[in-house]
Amino acid sequence: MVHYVELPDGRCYPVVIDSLETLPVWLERVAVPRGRCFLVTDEHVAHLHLESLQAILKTAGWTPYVLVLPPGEPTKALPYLERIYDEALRWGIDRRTPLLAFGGGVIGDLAGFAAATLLRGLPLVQLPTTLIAQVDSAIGGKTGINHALGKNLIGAFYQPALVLADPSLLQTLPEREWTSGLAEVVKHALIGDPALFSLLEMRWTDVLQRNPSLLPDLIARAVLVKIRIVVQDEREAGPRAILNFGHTFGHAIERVAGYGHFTHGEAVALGMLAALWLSHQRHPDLPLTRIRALLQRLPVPPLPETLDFKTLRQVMQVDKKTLAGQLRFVLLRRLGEAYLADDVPEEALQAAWQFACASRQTAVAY
Ligand SMILES: O=C(O)C(=O)C[C@@H](O)[C@H](O)[C@H](O)COP(=O)(O)O
Repeated sequence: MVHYVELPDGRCYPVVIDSLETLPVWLERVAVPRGRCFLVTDEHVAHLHLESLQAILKTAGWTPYVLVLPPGEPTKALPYLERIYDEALRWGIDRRTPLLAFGGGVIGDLAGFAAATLLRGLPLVQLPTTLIAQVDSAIGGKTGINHALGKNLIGAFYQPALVLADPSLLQTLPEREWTSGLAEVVKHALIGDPALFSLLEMRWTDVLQRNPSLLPDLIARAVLVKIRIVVQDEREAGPRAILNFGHTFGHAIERVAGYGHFTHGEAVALGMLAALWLSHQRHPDLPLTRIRALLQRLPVPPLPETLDFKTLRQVMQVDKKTLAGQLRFVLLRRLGEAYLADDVPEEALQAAWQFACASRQTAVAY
């Protein structure tokens, strides 16, 4: 299965949902000249899948240089970016050497930023290995690293030449990484695809069990929502920000709970509950009970005591979407349609948070 990201200025690249075996063919199709390639991955992915990827590349006549970095969010930082620069330059890359990012969101964002800046731009190939990366972070060109003051504060918009997502790689994902990715799939359904929402409702057990016959379609539907939004607004001047549904609370929850307590998707799942309540205040026809029921099926660990509304509210103020001190929220008008709102009343925020907390307390383990 393949979908294309077609940007208004004519740039275009494929998002392929297929086996890694097809990589050499796709590299040829996107006109990346065969020869040497620089491959960045992390220890977890290397342990599970590096041998097979190297065999695929070598059999097809490629010479990969492999850099294996530690797994986890702390790797998305300046010292590891420097490490990529050092090894790539010492090895002798040139402007045609493709950089292959083989991993989840951390590797994709970090290696993507390295590709954007090394020699002012190398061909970037995203080979996402987590659900969150396959449906979201590998597509659309957001690359970057974290700063002590916040996540993704240093980066660039840099589109890949190719995204190849192999659904079979998802079978080895740890459980929490899987459900974290599912939160972004639910997000894409809510902001852009009511049919995907119904599919999730009907086949939730299969979804949780990663039924291999369901995965390509699930990924493809979520990918299409992402592509539709990115092509309208590559650099997030406006509508692209709806991909941040659930993130105004979500980013703050991640930070206040302490990075690592919740996965990104778990924090976004909580944030979506709060955003759902705010949306329902304005649009009473929104099927609140139905949406809440699906969000409650996403497993989220118990909320820590430190996660009080006052602290959360302070941290929300430094959200990247805040303009002139005014918080911005993504709200749902109806199932499958979202918009940006700058005028959410202050009093509503605490009630929204209480709704999210109460919804978690009454959530039944699925
Ligand atoms: O691609 C986008 O645009 C997104 O906002 C996708 C988000 O789901 C994702 O969490 C993204 O990493 C957020 O990045 P940010 O730098 O805008 O916080």
